[in-house]
Amino acid sequence: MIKIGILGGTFDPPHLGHLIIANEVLNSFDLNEIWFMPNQEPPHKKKLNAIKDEDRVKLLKLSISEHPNFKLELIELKRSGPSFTYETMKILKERHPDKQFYFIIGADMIEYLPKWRNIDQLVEIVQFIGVNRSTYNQKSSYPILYAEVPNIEISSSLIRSRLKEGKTIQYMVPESVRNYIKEKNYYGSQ
Ligand SMILES: Nc1ncnc2c1ncn2[C@@H]1O[C@H](COP(=O)(O)OP(=O)(O)OP(=O)(O)O)[C@@H](O)[C@H]1O
Ligand SMILES: O=C(O)c1ccc[n+]([C@@H]2O[C@H](COP(=O)([O-])O)[C@@H](O)[C@H]2O)c1
Repeated sequence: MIKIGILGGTFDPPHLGHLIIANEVLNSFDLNEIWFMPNQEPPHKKKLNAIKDEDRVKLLKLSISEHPNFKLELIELKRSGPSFTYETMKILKERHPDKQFYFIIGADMIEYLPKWRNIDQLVEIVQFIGVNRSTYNQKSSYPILYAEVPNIEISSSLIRSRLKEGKTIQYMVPESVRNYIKEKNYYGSQ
């Protein structure tokens, strides 16, 4: 069976935290690929629309370009409304009967898992892998696997607020992403 890790996210913008957890999980669980899956509307937080969907995709493409096993999955951007993971994973499983899916989440999402749409059915069709994230609790009563990753205190909100304040984001996102954000003046950067 081909083993695929899915990293679902808003990626507004993508940052090194995303890349590091993806790479750690890829190697620790001997997965074949990681698919980065940007959502249309995050079910649990407000969509900011600071940049367009195609801009998030462009930044993601730049972010993953250096890793041969990192791929993009755009299924959720082709569907309108909130991107409920259960709906998405049902379709992906039908499309790829030869693949086993692992859904990667940070500890902030582990805490939120009881509120996910159809969570009891979802844990039957995908294997969750939870990674630690700063102050959040990593333990869950759901059947998830755990990966220990270096604590990365970087978030998309931190990147956005630093750009707004005119602070540098060097070494927090790939250099190509930093240059592109600067060139396009995204998130109030100059
Ligand atoms: N630094 C990090 N450490 C561990 N997990 C992370 C980290 N950053 C993001 N994740 C996980 O990656 C997934 C996608 O995250 P998302 O794209 O929402 O980024 P974010 O940094 O959490 O964004 P925001 O700050 O806007 O809420 C989520 O499961 C999240 O928990
Ligand atoms: O299906 C749900 O109810 C659900 C609730 C919250 C988050 N998710 C998914 O979890 C992933 C991480 O969310 P986010 O918004 O932190 O990027 C992303 O793929 C979301 O669509 C899914």
